[in-house]
Formats: sequence, C-alpha cells, structure tokens
Amino acid sequence: MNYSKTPLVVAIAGGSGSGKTTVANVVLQRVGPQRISFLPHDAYYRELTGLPPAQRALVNFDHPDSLETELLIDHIQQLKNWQAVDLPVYNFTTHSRTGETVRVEPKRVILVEGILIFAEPKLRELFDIKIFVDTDSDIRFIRRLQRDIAERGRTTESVVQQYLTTVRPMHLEFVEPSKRYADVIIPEGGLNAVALDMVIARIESLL
Ligand SMILES: Nc1ncnc2c1ncn2[C@@H]1O[C@H](COP(=O)(O)OP(=O)(O)O)[C@@H](O)[C@H]1O
Ligand SMILES: Nc1ccn([C@@H]2O[C@H](COP(=O)(O)O)[C@@H](O)[C@H]2O)c(=O)n1
Repeated sequence: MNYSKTPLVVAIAGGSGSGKTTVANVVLQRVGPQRISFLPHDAYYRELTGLPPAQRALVNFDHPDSLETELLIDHIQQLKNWQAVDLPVYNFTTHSRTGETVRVEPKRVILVEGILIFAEPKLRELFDIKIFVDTDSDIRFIRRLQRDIAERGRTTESVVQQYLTTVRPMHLEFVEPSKRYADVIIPEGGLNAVALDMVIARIESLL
C-alpha cells in the first residue's frame, strides 16, 4: 500500500430505490473489493432506544437528522489517514443498530453511498467524485415496495404510508435538489454500461 497518497473518495447518491447499491456493487467488482473501503450511509441511522417498537416505524428516516452523519465524517477522515474504522450494523426490521460492528480497513478508494450524502455540505466537501443515480419516482417506488416487503419486514400498507408521509416529501426537499452537486448523473443506474465505463475509467486514472 502506498501510504503517501490520500485515498480517493467516491460518492454515490440518489433517491431510495434508484440503484445506488447496484452501482456501488459494479464499482466494487470492477475496481476490486481489495482496493475499496465501503461506507453505506444507511449504517449510520441513529439509535431509537427511547422509543417503543411500534413508534420507531413512524420516525422520519428520510430527514438528514435521522442519520449520525458526524460519525460518517469521522470515519471518512480516519480512513483518509489510513486508519481502520468500525462500521455499525443496522437492522431495518427493528429500526435499530444490532450492537455489532464490522471492521473496515483503509484502502486506496473510499466508496460512500446514500440518499442524503450530497445534502450535507461538510460531507460533500470530502468527496472527490460525486455520482447521482437518477431514476423516475414510479420505478423507485415499485422497487422499494418489492424490496421492503421481501427484505425489510414491511407490509404494502406500511410502505405506501411511509412513502406518502416522509419518503416522497423529503426526497423533494433534500435529495432531488442535491443532484446539482453531482459531477456525473447516471440514468438507469447499474445497467448503464456507458456511464459506468466512464466512471470506472476516471477512478482508475486517479489511482
Ligand atoms: N437498472 C436497473 N434495472 C432494473 N432493476 C434494477 C436496476 N437497478 C437496480 N435494480 C433493482 O432495484 C432494486 C433497488 O436497487 P438498489 O440498487 O438496491 O437501490 P438503492 O440502493 O438506490 O435503494 C434492487 O432490487 C435492484 O436489483
Ligand atoms: N429504519 C429505517 C431506516 C431507513 N429506512 C429507509 O431507507 C431508505 C434509504 O435506503 P435505500 O437503500 O432505499 O437508499 C430511506 O428512504 C428510509 O426511508 C427505513 O425504511 N427504515
């Protein structure tokens, strides 16, 4: 490892269900997981220890205050200084951290992903390459409905209710306006071979 160079920070933002994780996985596979420290912003959702389980589901998880972004900023700075960090493990079914952590070792590339990562100036200024995955809201909603029922322990009613009360309004207030900060906007996310080739080529040229 060449410790004299500062790691490159690549950030992938976009609405819920836009394909951010899919794009992140393509970058991981093509650049190589051995060269990437991956930090999903989702892992930094705050603990809701004071709230009974039924009320946790009603929290606005799409507002910037719901995430411990200051910890993510600390972790990016530690990785940039070639120090390992302990990533919290989050459980979307119980809306809480499991208490476990996963050790993330410093690598040449730090890959950060999340809906709100371009909405916070202090976070934004740490990024060298900013990618926004842009997908129509009807497609994103259908994907989210399927995923949240299959993987996050939700019902159709709860997904629809959450989408109308918090996901959609916060997307319009915070996520969509943050698109202006992107260096690259990728329509159709993980299946956009041309855009992904260009992003990978740029990362390789900077490494
Ligand atoms: N371009 C695409 N075409 C079809 N399905 C896709 C595409 N990109 C992502 N998906 C699917 O949509 C769902 C949400 O994608 P994901 O990458 O997890 O989105 P995000 O991380 O932005 O919430 C997943 O089931 C994924 O397989
Ligand atoms: N306890 C939680 C925490 C977050 N969410 C939702 O996750 C979405 C972000 O994740 P994506 O993978 O879809 O980008 C966000 O829109 C939150 O509403 C949740 O439902 N429950």
